[in-house]
Amino acid sequence: MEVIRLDRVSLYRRTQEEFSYDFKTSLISLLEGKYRHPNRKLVLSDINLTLRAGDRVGIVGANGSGKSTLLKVICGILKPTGGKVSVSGNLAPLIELGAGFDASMSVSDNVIMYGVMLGFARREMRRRLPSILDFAELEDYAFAPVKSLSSGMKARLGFAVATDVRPDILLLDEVLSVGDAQFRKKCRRRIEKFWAENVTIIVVSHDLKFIRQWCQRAVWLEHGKIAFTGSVDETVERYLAEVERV
Ligand SMILES: Nc1ncnc2c1ncn2[C@@H]1O[C@H](COP(=O)(O)OP(=O)(O)OP(=O)(O)O)[C@@H](O)[C@H]1O
Repeated sequence: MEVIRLDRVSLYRRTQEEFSYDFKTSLISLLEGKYRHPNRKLVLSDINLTLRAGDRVGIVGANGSGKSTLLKVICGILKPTGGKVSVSGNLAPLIELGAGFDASMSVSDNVIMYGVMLGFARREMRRRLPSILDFAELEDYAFAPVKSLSSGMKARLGFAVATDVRPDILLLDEVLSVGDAQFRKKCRRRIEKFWAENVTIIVVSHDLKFIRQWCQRAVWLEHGKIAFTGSVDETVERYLAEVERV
């Protein structure tokens, strides 16, 4: 069964130049006859990708090649400029863990809000709250504001919420490096359990050993385009050969 499909997906993002353009500078440069549309960068270009239930796909590529952006497009954080993304099943995005929390709200309220954002009912989240706080080892912080947590603690909380139930699809963006050594071990165990349960998984990582060990297929991204996709070994070898070449 097909669970993820990307058809000719592309995405333009604003550059710093465009961010800094305001109405006044645009008007002045227009009057001076110097107006030029600020640059936009094509960060994903013509991506076609299909995953079937239980597939485990690794995404590799240099810094800035579009790996995280691709995951954000799949989970709906970013809307593609062109093409179509279809996803079926409940999806747990482990991306920029904790970035969506509201710093002034309590840990418990954030857990509930985060879960609701992931598509769970409020009542269901209240029921799951104790097991989430237990996994994150943050029971003592239930009523403290999120701003009183360290960044590692926030990441732990984000991981605990997103993985509290078995998702159909898991998106992992370098998240196995969250928290301290003991917590990383716990995260790995939870993820390995999903692996054994045939969850569909996409992993973005620079840890090629990890990708080789856990994925069957891989996608090598270069400047927002698929440079190669195939078996994990062939893709990683081609990517490494290119890295050696330049
Ligand atoms: N918030 C943003 N606004 C505008 N452009 C962005 C933003 N975030 C990333 N980009 C641009 O999108 C491109 C792809 O970035 P992305 O983070 O997807 O790369 P990546 O392959 O995950 O890199 P890394 O290995 O460093 O994590 C880069 O050119 C980057 O400058």
